[in-house]
Amino acid sequence: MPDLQETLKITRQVGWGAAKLLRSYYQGTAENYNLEVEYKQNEPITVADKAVSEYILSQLQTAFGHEDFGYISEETYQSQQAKNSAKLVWIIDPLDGTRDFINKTGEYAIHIALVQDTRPILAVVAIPEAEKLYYATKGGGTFVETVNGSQPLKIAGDKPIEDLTLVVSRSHRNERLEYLLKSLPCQNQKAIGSVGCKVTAIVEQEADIYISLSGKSAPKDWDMAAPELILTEAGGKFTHFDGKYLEYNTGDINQWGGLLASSSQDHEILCQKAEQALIEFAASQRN
Ligand SMILES: Nc1ncnc2c1ncn2[C@@H]1O[C@H](COP(=O)(O)O)[C@@H](OP(=O)(O)O)[C@H]1O
Ligand SMILES: [Mg+2]
Repeated sequence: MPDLQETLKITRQVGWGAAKLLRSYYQGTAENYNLEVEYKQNEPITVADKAVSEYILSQLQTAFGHEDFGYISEETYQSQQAKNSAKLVWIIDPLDGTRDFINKTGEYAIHIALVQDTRPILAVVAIPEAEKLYYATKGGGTFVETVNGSQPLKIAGDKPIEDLTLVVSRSHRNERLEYLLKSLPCQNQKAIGSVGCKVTAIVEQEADIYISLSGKSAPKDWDMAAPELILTEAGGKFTHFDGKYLEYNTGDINQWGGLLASSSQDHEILCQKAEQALIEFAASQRN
């Protein structure tokens, strides 16, 4: 087992380097700038996704090698790839929120997580346009770093359930999710791109709940692993609707089903209401 704080120090440096590189593509100042968009399983990919993936992988592999660590990046992952056999696996999303990156909303993030036996133990989420980097270690709390240094973050959940605000995806929505959201006791909604930006909005207490519901496709390990630890170490909760923890590097990279991330307040009640709404929706489709 590596020294977690030493590992974190290197990962933070890699996160900042990746944020600078990704921003250069966003702002059009990168070398070989040509943001032509390709599609892989209906999800867009640009040269920026690939360049940042190469950068993060080469930096981490130089620092940590291959003997004790495995590596999974959205851009190098082959579909149907088997579970990585290493005990410690880096799970990387070089550009989370590619659609928002292309559409210039500024809501995109970089995720780097270290997973030990299916659960995250270290995480970095960088938000280049905010010039912020969030980091967490298992049991060590969550921090936000800016040019002015690092500060711990702790969520204080103290609002009535009706006043909670949901963050929702701009691009991944369907009829089942709309039905579910309408049936919750809280109706304030904010559309934000990227899972990293949605979850850090909860950590910053600008929102309270994020719900992901798979349809024909599902979000992947790299979308959730780093944001999960950033949220839970700040005092939030992140589970399946049935209360089970998410697991990563299990052999199926998809995160199927309903996932709920919250500021912790009323988490269990919201999970129950979400499950109930899905039962009602299924019944309404049969009638
Ligand atoms: N139902 C779903 N199916 C596939 N991918 C999903 C998904 N919901 C979220 N995601 C992924 O989660 C990221 C953020 O999506 P959104 O901005 O809509 O919340 C995107 O990743 P990438 O941008 O890394 O491809 C997107 O592909
Ligand atoms: Mg992603």
